[in-house]
Amino acid sequence: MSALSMQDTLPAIVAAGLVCHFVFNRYEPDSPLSHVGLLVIVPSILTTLLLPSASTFMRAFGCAYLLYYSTIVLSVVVYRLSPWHPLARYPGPVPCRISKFWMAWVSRDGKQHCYYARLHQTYGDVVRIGPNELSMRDVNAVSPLLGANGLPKGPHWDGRMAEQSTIRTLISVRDAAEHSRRRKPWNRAFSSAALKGYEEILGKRVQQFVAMLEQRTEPVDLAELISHFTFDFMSDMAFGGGSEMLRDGDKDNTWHLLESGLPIALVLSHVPWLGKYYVKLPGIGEDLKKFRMFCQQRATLRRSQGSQSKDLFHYLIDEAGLERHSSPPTFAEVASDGVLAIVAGSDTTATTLSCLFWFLLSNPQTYRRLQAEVDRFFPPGEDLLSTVHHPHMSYLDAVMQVHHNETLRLFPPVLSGSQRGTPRDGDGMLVGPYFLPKGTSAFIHFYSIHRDPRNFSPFPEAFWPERWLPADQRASFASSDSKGLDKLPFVHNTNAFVPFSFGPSNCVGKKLAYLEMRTVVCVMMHRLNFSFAEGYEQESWERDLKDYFVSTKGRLQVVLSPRN
Ligand code: HEM
Repeated sequence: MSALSMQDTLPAIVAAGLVCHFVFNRYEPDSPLSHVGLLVIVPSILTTLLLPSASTFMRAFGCAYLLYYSTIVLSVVVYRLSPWHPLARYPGPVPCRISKFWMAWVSRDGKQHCYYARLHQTYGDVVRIGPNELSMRDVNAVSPLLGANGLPKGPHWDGRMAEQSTIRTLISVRDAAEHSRRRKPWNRAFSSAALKGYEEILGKRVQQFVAMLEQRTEPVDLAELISHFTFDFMSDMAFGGGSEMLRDGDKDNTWHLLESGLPIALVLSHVPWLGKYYVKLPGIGEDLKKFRMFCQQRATLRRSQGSQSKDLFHYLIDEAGLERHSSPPTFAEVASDGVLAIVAGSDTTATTLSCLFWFLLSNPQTYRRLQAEVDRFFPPGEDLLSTVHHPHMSYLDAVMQVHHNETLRLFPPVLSGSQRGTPRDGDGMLVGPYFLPKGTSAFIHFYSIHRDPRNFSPFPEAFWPERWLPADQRASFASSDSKGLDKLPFVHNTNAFVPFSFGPSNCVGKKLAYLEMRTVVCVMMHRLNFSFAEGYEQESWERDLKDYFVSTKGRLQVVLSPRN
């Protein structure tokens, strides 16, 4: 058989490149073995075909690899920008349509929520933010995407949680049936009866927190201290204790370690297949592993001690044996979900509480009104921790709720929403007015939908808690900078308020979050006065708030003084 000439071989390399693109596009192989096969072994074989007609091995090697890879890249780019791509009808910037590496790059500074918001302003309600991904700002898509008949969790969890190949935490379970099995004990853990049982655990931490604040005479970073409070409380809930940040500070650097892992987790969520390689790098994820190990030990201890009180662990491990005859959660699942409880439950409430205090201190009139309300309903001698009065205090409840809601509207801790995805082997799905072909990911962009004047008007970008009150109370609350308010069209679409997401996979801890935030704010406002520390740059707060799926925050320098 005569050797192949250069002219014969080059088209074969191009053809092989096109086939490789086809295989990636059709089957999305993500195992390292298939990557090696398609991206190393195939071009190596092509190199040997070229050898007889190339003068040196290096020439044959360079030519085969260059042509093979150029064909793949060109074919991918042309296809993704072409009118034949299934998402071609949706507008979006060229780099987004070509590769998710673009979003991985854009999001590295923690400002992806602002980038998405700008894209929506330019391109409209649905934007193609990846080759196979859409961001949505349309209230009509909320229920179809996230609701009972909506889509399961999307592939970004495969990258974020790449190290959890066997046991996944609830939030990252992509199979709908498995998710619903895992969610059962969580739902029970946040029933009204269960919540009542948590008040004592919460009360102790609130007392400790506020007593500690009362001792602080120098300016403090309130955001950091709030984080310590929420972390200790969630550790009590998840594993019956084990964290004493309020007492000792973050001496093991745990909070910092958890936050420092967020930027890379976000990058991996944009390019999930990279996660498989990232976790194999030596030394990677050691801190997180240590934290998980610590939680595992706490879970083992907590299980051996049995139920001291009906905390979250009690329900997650099903100590009452209610799931005995069906499919009780395994210990590994419970330990993993305990980690989730601490991470998901402490970070989000800490961000909301810190943002609330920033808003209150930036709006002194609102601050005074809220404090007056708290004083009115909690006269001297009243048990500040008691929630028994809450149902009868509709006004206080409304006021507390509206402040939290307005904070969550402007700064939802999960700023860019939680991804969903159509299965790769289905027919695609209609999401409201939009068709999502198979293998498409999508999310509702919380930050944009919450600030859309079609949903909240007037002042969609301003902190105006009164918008949540009934019309008669709203008028009496109208502040001086909202003169002529009654003449402005009022829009208040609560269907577009989704900081806890929506549907069967929404935030299961929502009721606990409100209980915790309401209780601690009441006690803080009652017992202390707050003001910005001298020299604190107020604008830095918004600037330093970063979107890494959950948010990280900067410093909130505050001076505290006990009230008599
Ligand atoms: C202001 C406070 C909070 C906010 C804004 C918030 C927001 C969210 C969001 C947006 C999700 C994603 C839901 C989805 O994928 O559609 C979520 C999930 C979750 N949150 Fe929260 N959260 C908060 C507090 C808490 C607390 C206190 C807990 C207590 C343990 C908690 C536990 C969870 C869990 C377990 C999930 C996973 C739910 C699932 O996949 O079924 N969260 N949260």
